[in-house]
Amino acid sequence: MLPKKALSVLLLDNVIMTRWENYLAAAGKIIAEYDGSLPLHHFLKGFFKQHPYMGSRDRRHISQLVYSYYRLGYLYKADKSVQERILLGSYLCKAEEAENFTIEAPAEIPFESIFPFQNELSPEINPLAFSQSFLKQPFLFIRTRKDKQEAIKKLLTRNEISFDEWGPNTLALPNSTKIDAIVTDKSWYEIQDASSQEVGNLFHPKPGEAWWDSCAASGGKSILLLDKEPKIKLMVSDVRPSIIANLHMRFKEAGIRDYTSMVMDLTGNIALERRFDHIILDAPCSGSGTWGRTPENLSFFKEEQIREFQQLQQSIAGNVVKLLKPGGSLIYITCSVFRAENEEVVAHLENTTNLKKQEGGIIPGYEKGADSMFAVRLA
Ligand SMILES: C[S@@+](CC[C@H](N)C(=O)[O-])C[C@H]1O[C@@H](n2cnc3c(N)ncnc32)[C@H](O)[C@@H]1O
Repeated sequence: MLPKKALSVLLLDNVIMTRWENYLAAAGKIIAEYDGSLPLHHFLKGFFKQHPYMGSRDRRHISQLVYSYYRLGYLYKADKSVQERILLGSYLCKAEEAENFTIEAPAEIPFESIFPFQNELSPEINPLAFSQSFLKQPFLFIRTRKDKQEAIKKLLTRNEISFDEWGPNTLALPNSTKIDAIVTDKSWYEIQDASSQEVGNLFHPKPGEAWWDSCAASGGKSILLLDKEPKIKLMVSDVRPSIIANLHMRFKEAGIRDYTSMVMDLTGNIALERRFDHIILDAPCSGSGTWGRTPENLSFFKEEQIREFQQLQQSIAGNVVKLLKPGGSLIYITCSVFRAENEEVVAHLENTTNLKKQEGGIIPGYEKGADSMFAVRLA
């Protein structure tokens, strides 16, 4: 194995390069090899495993260069080289790496072209502000529980972690914060994006009501719901058995025991006698409102996938509403910014069932460093 120090003068292809030229070359190599089939952070992990002589500082700078490149989305995709775009991305993202290169930025930048699917956006989204938001990594958010916000703030201060208080239960932290090492009691908080927390404004639970979180994943929305009203009868389900196993663990850590769970595919006929007062459908979606966290999606997502998600959402929504009690409500949620997955699915439900939109819409996070979501309550 090469000593770590060697990297500062070593070489990708036997050409003597400075440390920063080396980083740039390594970033270019990663971009050339990456095909989008894995999340970028997994791919980077694998790449660095194959290049063990790169130390933690090297890995951090190279990763930042790669992420800055993907944050540019389609900006100058046809006009500039990969290397030019890595550097321009670093400059526009105000990344510390940019200080080590001479970078010439164009005087007028067409920021709208960062996000290539402008015509598909929900009407409530501001296209320019949304595009520009990709240049900044969103915050890490926690939702504090059990009146522990003050105690958590003290721990963060003691550990010299900067934070912003967004509400009585919401703290925004730098994205790299290792919160589990600072707050060791897992029942004090949940990691949950600020917009996802806002979805809870559409939950109006009353004691004794039957609620179904139909696409529960590891149960983020369910925990939010139970924190509002623990005395409901909750059922959770998801198509993936592994994610329901995660949910059991997360509920245990959160101190939640009283619920039922099922594994089911909601695209088929749902053989269930029970009926529910309220159903949460946090539908599988493009996730486009969260791509500020995974900007590689800007480059690899295909526009035709939007219609595929819409069909899946309409199929699932049409099936779950059959299990609503008369007078019940459906809370339809996505973390997408696409009209086809949002307003058009709500319109489809209004046209095919007796349900009508009562409240909700886009929850914009893009100007604040949070995800963007869509949540509507129909009854
Ligand atoms: C957006 S995630 C839900 C997030 C979750 N509610 C939360 O707050 O963390 C969508 C979930 O839908 C599930 N899903 C996808 N296709 C499904 C299907 N055909 N039937 C049931 N669940 C499905 C996925 O496994 C995924 O966990």
